[in-house]
Amino acid sequence: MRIAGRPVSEGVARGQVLLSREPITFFGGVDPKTSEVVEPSHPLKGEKLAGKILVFPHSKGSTVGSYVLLRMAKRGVAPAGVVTVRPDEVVIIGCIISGIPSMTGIDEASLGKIRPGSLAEIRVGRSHAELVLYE
Ligand SMILES: C/C(=C\C(=O)O)CCOP(=O)(O)O
Repeated sequence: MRIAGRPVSEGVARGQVLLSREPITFFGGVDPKTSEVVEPSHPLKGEKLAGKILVFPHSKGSTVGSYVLLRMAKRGVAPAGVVTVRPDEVVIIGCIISGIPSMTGIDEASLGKIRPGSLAEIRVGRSHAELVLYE
């Protein structure tokens, strides 16, 4: 299955899908040292973002979230790729400064078609972006 979107940060990455139907708070909600989701009652609590193709609607919370993405990247525990439904500045800036391939604008209904844990590849160029799901 291929899901089209809009480019945020160029690059190609492959990994397991980590899917959230809920927004993610990076500052305070994700441990930048380990990439673990620590926000109480978040559906991904206890999951680590490291190396995953992270798919979620959009972020929420502080603008400092961009630097949480950068801190994870500097420690080598950032998501391999980031895919969102709605563009937001925290994710856009965070992925650009961290060099994380990222796309946005996927159809919200697509979230229901993605199997969590499936292998996926994100391919983002200057003018195209797609998420390819292998399973
Ligand atoms: C720059 C900020 C905090 C800091 O330096 O630690 C303020 C961030 O403002 P938000 O309203 O949380 O985006």
